[in-house]
Amino acid sequence: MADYVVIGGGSSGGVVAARLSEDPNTTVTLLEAGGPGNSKFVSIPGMFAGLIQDYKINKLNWRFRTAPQKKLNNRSLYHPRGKMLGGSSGMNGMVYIRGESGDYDRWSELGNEGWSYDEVLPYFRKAENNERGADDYHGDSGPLHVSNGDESFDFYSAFLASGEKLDYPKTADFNGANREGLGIYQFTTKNGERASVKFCYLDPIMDRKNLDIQVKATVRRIVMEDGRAVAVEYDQDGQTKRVEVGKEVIVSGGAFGSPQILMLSGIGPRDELEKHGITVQHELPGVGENLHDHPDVMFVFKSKKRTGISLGPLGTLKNLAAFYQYFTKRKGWLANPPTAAGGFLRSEPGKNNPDFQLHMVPLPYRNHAHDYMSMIKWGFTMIVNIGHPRSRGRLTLKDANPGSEPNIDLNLLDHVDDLKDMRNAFKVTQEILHGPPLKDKIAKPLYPKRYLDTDAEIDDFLRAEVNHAYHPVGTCKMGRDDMAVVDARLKVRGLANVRVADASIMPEIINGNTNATCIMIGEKAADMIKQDAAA
Ligand SMILES: Cc1cc2nc3c(=O)[nH]c(=O)nc-3n(C[C@H](O)[C@H](O)[C@H](O)COP(=O)(O)OP(=O)(O)OC[C@H]3O[C@@H](n4cnc5c(N)ncnc54)[C@H](O)[C@@H]3O)c2cc1C
Repeated sequence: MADYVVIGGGSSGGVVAARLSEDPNTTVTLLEAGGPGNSKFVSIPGMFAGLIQDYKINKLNWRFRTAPQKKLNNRSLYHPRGKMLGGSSGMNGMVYIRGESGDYDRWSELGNEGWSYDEVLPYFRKAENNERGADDYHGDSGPLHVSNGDESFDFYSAFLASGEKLDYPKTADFNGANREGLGIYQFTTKNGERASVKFCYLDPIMDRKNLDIQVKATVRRIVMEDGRAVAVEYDQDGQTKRVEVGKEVIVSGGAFGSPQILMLSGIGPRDELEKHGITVQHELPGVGENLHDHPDVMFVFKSKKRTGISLGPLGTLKNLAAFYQYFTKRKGWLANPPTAAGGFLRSEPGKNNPDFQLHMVPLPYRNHAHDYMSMIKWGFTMIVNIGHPRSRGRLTLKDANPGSEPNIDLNLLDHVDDLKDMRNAFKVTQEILHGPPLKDKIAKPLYPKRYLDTDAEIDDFLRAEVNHAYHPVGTCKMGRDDMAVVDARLKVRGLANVRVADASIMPEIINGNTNATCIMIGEKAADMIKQDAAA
């Protein structure tokens, strides 16, 4: 028996478990399907490309695949997610971004009391330990380490200079008062190591007597009786086990895991549950709906000089030296996430806010680092994604087996305005990349193979190359309408003691990378649970 059972030890669930167990009189069980996540692939920031590889031996990764995307030439997309303590914070690109203030104000306008920017900012600050120190926007005494990006690759400075020539401002802090412009990101790292939720929140408290962390524990279902969660069943070491619930269950399986777990527990759309022979415990039509992600596209260039990172023969020799440098001094490119330059710009002058994001990678990299022929060259990649896509997909069950992968349909670029915004964002970015001084570093474009002049050419390229930005959200959305799954206190609507806390509760995706927001959601969820227990 545990007072609280948290399902999923990722960016949100790890935070919820850590905060709830601060009270020694409260017992918490955390069930995580993956292992402890102690691998060097996780802790070394530069190993990101290795971590997301789609090989069976990669046990740190769920290695999902989407349904064929009908607006993307019916391509099925690879979707890596972290399967370990720390969840996707143990696998992500570590860019520290919160989104724009209007994103949270919009959540509040949708009827979600307590989620405006002013109300969530204290949780971002509470979580944060920023090496730049505290100010109105930042914290310096939370568990989550945030460090400055390494700007040393020459592609970065050339890109920022090309942007300046076109009057794009430089931005010193993308999480401060004004995020518009180009600059160098901050990252969730500390002293050359990844600062995942496991590293920051769970490692320091592993010896708490009131916190029971079970790894390789895949939840089968929440056992419901009369609208109350009474236990959670999970598979571990070849056996089905059960933990009784004293007070509440918090589902934090991520945007794919959480709706799947709810449906397997009989909570979801009636038709979908009955189709798979699952007894309906509580009908909720919105479970699995509203799935969305940022669509992104990559420009890939071969450079004139051998700078940056390469997996070719000379690059491999340099990389061996980089490993030596890393293990002896925690320095060099492996000590830093290789996506330091980027920013937020407007796809058209008429946009109210910057509406697309850029990430530069000093490696000719594409297709989730599976295009090895690009990576043996020298060069760089520019990733472009729009911030507020309108396309919506859905997650459904393949069958009633908890071990089965769900059907994931992101439905990218389904909405005609998403294609338009991507096209315009592509054009703005193309201008920067083909302008001086960056263009003087380029030997030739690899993807696309030349400057694209017409809308038709750009649209063809987008349909052939657009992918997702690893930011799925929205499948258990917070709100008040009929399709909402949780209320503003993250309680599953109509149930006494089940909450959801993770990326799935976002009613609309934020404009930016999603990890910091998931951590904020974990912080706020834990606070609300404590308040409700004390009331
Ligand atoms: C490759 C990649 C790159 C990214 N880059 C960035 C970036 O640079 N910056 C950024 O801000 N964001 C980035 N993100 C996104 C960000 O990391 C995620 O949005 C965030 O981690 C999601 O948090 P979550 O708590 O919703 O889910 P997760 O952190 O994914 O946690 C869900 C947890 O639940 C567990 N789980 C699922 N099902 C079960 C079950 N049945 N039983 C038990 N446990 C279960 C999973 O194993 C996992 O540990 C990236 C993500 C990926 C995958």
